[in-house]
Amino acid sequence: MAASEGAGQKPATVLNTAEVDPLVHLNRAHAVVYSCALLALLYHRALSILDSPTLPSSLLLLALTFADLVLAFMWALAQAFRWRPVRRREFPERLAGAAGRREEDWPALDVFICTADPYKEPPVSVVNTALSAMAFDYPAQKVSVYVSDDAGSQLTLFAFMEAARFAGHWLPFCRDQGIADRCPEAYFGSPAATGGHDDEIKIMYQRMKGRIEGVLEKGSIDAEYVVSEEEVEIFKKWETGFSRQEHPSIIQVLLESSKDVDISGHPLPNLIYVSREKSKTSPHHFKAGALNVLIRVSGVMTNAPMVLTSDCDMYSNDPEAPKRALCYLLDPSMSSKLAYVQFPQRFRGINKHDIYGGELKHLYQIHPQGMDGFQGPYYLGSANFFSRTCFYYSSPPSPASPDLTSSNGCSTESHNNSIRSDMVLKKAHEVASCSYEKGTKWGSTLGIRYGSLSEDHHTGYHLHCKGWVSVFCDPPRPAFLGDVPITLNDVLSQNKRWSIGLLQVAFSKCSPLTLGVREGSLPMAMCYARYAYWASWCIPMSIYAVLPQIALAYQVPLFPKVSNRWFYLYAYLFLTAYAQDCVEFIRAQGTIRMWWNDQRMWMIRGVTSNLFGVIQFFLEKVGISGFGFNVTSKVIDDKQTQRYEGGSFDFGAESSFFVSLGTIATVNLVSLVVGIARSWTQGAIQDMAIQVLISGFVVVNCWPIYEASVLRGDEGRVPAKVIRSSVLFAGALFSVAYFVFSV
Ligand SMILES: O=c1ccn([C@@H]2O[C@H](COP(=O)(O)OP(=O)(O)O[C@H]3O[C@H](CO)[C@@H](O)[C@H](O)[C@H]3O)[C@@H](O)[C@H]2O)c(=O)[nH]1
Ligand SMILES: [Mn+2]
Repeated sequence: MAASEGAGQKPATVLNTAEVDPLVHLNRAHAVVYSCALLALLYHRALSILDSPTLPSSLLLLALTFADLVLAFMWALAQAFRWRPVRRREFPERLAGAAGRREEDWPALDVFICTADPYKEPPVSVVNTALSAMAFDYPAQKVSVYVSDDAGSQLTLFAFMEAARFAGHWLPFCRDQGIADRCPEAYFGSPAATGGHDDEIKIMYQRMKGRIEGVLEKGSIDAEYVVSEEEVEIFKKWETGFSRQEHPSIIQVLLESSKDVDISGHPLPNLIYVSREKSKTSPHHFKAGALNVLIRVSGVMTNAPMVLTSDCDMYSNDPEAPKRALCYLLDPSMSSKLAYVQFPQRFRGINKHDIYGGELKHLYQIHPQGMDGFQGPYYLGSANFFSRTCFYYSSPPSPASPDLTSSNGCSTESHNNSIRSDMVLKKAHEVASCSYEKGTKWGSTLGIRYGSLSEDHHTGYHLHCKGWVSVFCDPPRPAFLGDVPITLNDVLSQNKRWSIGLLQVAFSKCSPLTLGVREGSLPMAMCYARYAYWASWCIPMSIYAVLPQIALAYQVPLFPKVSNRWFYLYAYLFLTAYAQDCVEFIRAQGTIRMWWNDQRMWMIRGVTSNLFGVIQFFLEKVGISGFGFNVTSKVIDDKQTQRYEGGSFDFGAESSFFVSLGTIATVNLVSLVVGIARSWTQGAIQDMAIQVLISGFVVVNCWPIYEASVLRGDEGRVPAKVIRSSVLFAGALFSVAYFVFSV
């Protein structure tokens, strides 16, 4: 079923192809059968509720039915991802050959790298990300790297001054040696780095790293490190009344392509440090605000048609990535509507069986492929090449002639002034000021959209609604690699932020279920809705994590007996859903163990980050609590890393997430033991079979919690306080249940 996008062109000039997954027919057939099974389930539930002997048992059945409805809703939405998944291939080697695609004609590239906190995001690692992008296999004079520093930290600026010097050595080194790992830290840590010429540059890198880390540790910059008069002047900006929340904008050109050359005389890319103005009285919209400032500042300075957005930890692992993106951006059959080319987010340092499901295969790989069969994948916030046009037009322009001289400041007049010239810098400072956006459409119909902590999802959704398309580009060698959180608490905190951000999309005035269906296509609306309502997993998860178990302990049957025909319906629904998920996971280069861990994290998220996200979201709605963007820590703690690499769960924090998990682990274990003992003595094991299986399944999944509560002595064990609270909550649940069932 190969459907070539470039149909009609000569094969050797086709830049990309797309192929629909050969298994779609199976998926569709399964969807039909499964829907019938779901209807049968609801019918059986209705019967059971009507037949139910007592009030508590009919209430329990109602709750389970509610959980099943949510599961069915999520299942139905997910069918959109399975309807027409597409796999693409691109041919960057053909770029140079074809007429009209000479290297000189390739578009310029602006790279945006955001950082927000030097103590959670070590400047050395931000520098590594920037260097990997500066070293793209792309004409250097066409590349500009912009670093947005939301911490407004002179330590980060210092790190980049160092990086600018090191780049003069690193870029020619990569070019001459044909190195693929262009992130220095990754290269020097890999077996590819071997003696000879490497030693010299390695020493240089380590000295730079030492200086950056030393300065960070000290919290200030030694005079001996500030080499020029110019640099002294720059750092003076930090002297008076400068704080993270309140400071003027600072824009510093560290390298200018037309003037600065590397040690072998080649031009270097532009490198620009940007710390936008901050004031306590203006909302800054977190990363979305930072990106919009970069869009405008770069619009004034270099205005490249192609824009790469990258998180500070996502370094380039394939210097060809921009060329791969070009294979789509230059394709005339899609280019006028193409808003972006999304690469998957991939991660380094994931442990052997990926205990925390850090790869998030569904989010980062399986589902984007599913959406690619329609209008294209959502925006993942990083590893994404945009066509600049999409930031300035709410819908794709026809014809694509940019008219960007509007009052919104997205001036695109190309100027021949140096980016260090006073005129350019003055304009750049202006568009980076807090007041600039007042009365403009930035954040609503222009640039990255505001109003959600998941600005990426929100923005992608708006672009698709307005008719833009996107493409998922997933080459065999990961194009970008980032850091994953390595403690369970960090994983869940990040996830809670996403849950809240996605709820903000779901409950905005343009929710996927209303606007999405009206303005976009039904399948796209379903895909977006599936994520917008992501946090609603908390409903079935929380219900199934305690109710059948407590009912088991008190011997209240809620499901058909093993000998009943309806038993097979339940077995079918559970087993095929799991089997299909497992097959999808393995086809996406997963293993069974990784899949097992992934499904466990799905359940864990349901009763922790999703649940608490929902609670916090509604508390905010009624004005009780607020929320911000809690930046994920990328700092390496040796002990935590050791635990993570050893594959053991890290519960070493007094986190309310863990109280929730501990409570569920206790309830399930107690119910399983008490339930089996009671059913056995009363000869009712047949009636309680499904409930025994559910509790048993949860208990097996909870093994790391029992282990970390009782058997482990390291710092990753469950804190005593968390255990006490969990036991107390579990006790309370059983007491309430005792009251309910005995009255
Ligand atoms: O006020 C802020 C907060 C964050 N960031 C940057 O945003 C990026 C992502 O932050 P991180 O803490 O790493 O969040 P993650 O949850 O790992 O990021 C995912 O989720 C975010 C939305 O919640 C997206 O923006 C990201 O692209 C996506 O990778 C980092 O480079 C930060 O420096 C800012 O620039 N300003
Ligand atoms: Mn991150």
